Amino acid sequence: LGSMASIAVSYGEDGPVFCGLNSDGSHLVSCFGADASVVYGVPLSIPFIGLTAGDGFACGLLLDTNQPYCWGSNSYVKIGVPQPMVEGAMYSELSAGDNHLCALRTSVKGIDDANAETSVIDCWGYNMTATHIVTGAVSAISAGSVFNCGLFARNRTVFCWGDETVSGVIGLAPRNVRLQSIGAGGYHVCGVLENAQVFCWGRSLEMQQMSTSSTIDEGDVNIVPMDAMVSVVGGRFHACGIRSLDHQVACWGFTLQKSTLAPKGLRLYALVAGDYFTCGLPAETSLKPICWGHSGPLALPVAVSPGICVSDSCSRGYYKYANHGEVGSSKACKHANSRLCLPCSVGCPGDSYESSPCNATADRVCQFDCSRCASDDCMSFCLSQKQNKNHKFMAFQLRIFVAEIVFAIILVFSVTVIVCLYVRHKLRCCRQCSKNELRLAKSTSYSFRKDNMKIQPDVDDLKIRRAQEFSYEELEQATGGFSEDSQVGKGSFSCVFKGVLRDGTVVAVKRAIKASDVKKRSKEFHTELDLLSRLNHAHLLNLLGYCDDGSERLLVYEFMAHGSLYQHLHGTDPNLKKRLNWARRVTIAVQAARGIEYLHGYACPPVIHRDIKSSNILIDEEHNARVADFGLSILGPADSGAPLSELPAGTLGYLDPEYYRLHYLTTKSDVYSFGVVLLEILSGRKAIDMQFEEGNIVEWAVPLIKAGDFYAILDPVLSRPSDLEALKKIAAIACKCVRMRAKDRPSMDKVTTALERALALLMGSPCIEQPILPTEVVLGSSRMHKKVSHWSSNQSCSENELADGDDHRIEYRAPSWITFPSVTSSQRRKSSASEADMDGRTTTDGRNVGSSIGDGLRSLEEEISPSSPQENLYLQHNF
Ligand SMILES: Nc1ncnc2c1ncn2[C@@H]1O[C@H](COP(=O)(O)OP(=O)(O)OP(=O)(O)O)[C@@H](O)[C@H]1O
Repeated sequence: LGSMASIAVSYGEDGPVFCGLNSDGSHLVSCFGADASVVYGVPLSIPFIGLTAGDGFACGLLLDTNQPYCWGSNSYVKIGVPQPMVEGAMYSELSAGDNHLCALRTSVKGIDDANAETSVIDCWGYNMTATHIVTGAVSAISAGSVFNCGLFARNRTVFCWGDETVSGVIGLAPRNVRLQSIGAGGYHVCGVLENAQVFCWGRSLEMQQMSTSSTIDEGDVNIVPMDAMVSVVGGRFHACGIRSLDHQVACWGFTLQKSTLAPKGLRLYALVAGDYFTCGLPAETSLKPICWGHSGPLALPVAVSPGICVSDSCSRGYYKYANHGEVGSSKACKHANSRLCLPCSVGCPGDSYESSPCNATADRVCQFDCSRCASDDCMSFCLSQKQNKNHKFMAFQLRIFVAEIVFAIILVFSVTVIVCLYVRHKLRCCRQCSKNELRLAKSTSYSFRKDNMKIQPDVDDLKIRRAQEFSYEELEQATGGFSEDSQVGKGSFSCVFKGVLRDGTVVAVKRAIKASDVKKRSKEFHTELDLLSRLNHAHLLNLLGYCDDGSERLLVYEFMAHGSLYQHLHGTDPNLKKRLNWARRVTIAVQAARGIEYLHGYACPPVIHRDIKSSNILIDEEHNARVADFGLSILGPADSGAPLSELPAGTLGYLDPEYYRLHYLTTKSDVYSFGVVLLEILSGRKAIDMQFEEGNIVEWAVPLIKAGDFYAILDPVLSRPSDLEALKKIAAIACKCVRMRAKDRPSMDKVTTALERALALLMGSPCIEQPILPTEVVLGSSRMHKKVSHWSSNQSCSENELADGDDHRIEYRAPSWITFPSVTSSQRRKSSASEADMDGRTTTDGRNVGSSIGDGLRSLEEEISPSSPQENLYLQHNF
């Protein structure tokens, strides 16, 4: 029944069969249902343009010849090409009734085809076989059970023909009603008016055979829904249409009991009706038809085309179907120039609005307006939207939360890294100072060197540091009015007094001699004040405070109970010199070396002391050495660049000859002075002692050492240790330190390392004098090793004890300089390639166990020589 479409339903005694053109663009037919003659009679390999079906048969319009072709079983319709067929006739429309088939010709052979206003319709079957010539262009035909109707293309009016007696439809056809489309049913016809309303006519109610059946539900097919429709189809006694608004199906008329109902809420592309059976094609990507009504398959497994392919472009109100969803199929039509047009939906449901209009390729889209929901669909949609939003919000919140955590982790990590790098950077030698520090260093250095008039310290700056400001009265009172009794020493420009502050702290107060050069005094005062308040190391003399009171400039230090190294070595008390045995002397050397090493390597920018001498190496209550007197000190080049050009200053006998002659000042000048101190320690001689023929200690000692007469330089006051290896090493270090060319001298870190090894070697000798252990380098503290304190305070080891110290060896603890606990030491150790590590002479407790005397000097040379080519290069470049 009805008009040609991409889907068709046959009916009859054997039940309904659904046939449809495959959606893959092949135009081949698939049929499903109970009637075997239709299902199995389908020409599987013949492509069709469109389909129609009647009682027990189905027909299609051949794609290649545009002729009808039928299959199934009907005694009135010839299976195959209906006969008689006009040779060469071609058709554009097909429609099948119960027992007949009609087709609308496209080319009219043998008839006056010059007249374009003439249409020819050929019909075959029961009482229908005839050719109908119709005046006027016919755009569509639709077959009822025993009748047919056509629609004129121009005026859109309908005309019908067939068995009026049986159908009673023909006479009822409206004459002047303009229709967009028609759909004939059993005994009625429905048409879509121009305003999209549906109009039906016929006499279904009066069907005698049906009125006797108890299985019929009442319903008048002529009472149509008010909804606007895009298309309509007719069954035996019912009709169905696709609503313009939402493309959902609406059915009306008689329905057999036990029929399944038309689906609700389902958008459809196409509809087709048999007698009591209707099928629709859901507008879903699967394109699988569903059917309802009486008997027959309800869900079909084949994807079918949603419409017929046409060669004309889609007219207004239609959009071109694009087969997006079908897997493996890119187009719905076989011919490249044909297309499939689907009717646009019109308007949107009350609680929605048109979010995009129908265009050439897509139907219009309606969106629910959640502010005026009326339907359940709208409500559930809005609810799900809300939940979605909530979910999205939650997901968004979660993302933010995760991002925050990640950010926090990154922040903490970055801060940690920055802090670590900063600390490392600060601990490193000044070669890696930041540019700002370099600038600061340069400016500070400049002000010390050039600006002799700069006498006013930045008090705020000092407050930030650790120096405390004292009043003159307070210090005067502490030192008993700077009495002679309290004076503990005298330098070129200052006297040093012992004092006791109000809180009981014993201090040394350095007071400038008034008669001395005011500018020089002032400069040294500020240099010392500035430097000492910056520096902090266990082996540097701590500045406690200052007094800058008009003409009085005083510096307050920790009091060093045992005076200076000079006093011990060259003082009037010979016992003092004796008590300073080898272990104590070397320990003092190591500690002083550490202090100087700190100034060179770890102060930032580096500090060149310029006045290293035995009188500036003080000894505290616990016999720890402290480097003092920074009055001449200068801030060195932070970037290890060219040496400073400085007028020589310092003390005769300790002065670096290169610095003295060329005015080139580097940290190696301090190394030279320290070398002199080492020679003083070994020999007990002053740096310059005119009572000897060779008054200069360097000129006297170095040739002797080089000549192998090392014993000749050893202090005769002390007896020689049984193992001289350590002292030999120290002599070799001293020789290196006092080399003429600064660049040939070792850096202080190498000197310190070599001295530490020498000390360890010395401690490993039969004499087990417990050394004055160095304090740990903990800034601002001078912690003593407990055990060491015990030993150092209770034992007064004499030279004689050196010979029988084996027993004590087990008591020997790895001296703290071996496991020097500061970062700086470990860094230093890294930079000085450990000879001991290389030759395996280090015990597990860190002591060097010594080597043969014969290679002592050579190994010392190696020990303090640059450990790597890069280091060598660095030394050469910088010094
Ligand atoms: N903090 C101190 N505790 C104990 N004695 C000290 C202290 N500071 C200095 N002395 C003693 O005072 C002496 C003089 O020290 P000062 O630094 O003024 O001069 P110097 O370094 O010996 O000579 P110059 O000033 O010519 O370089 C030192 O040699 C030392 O014996």
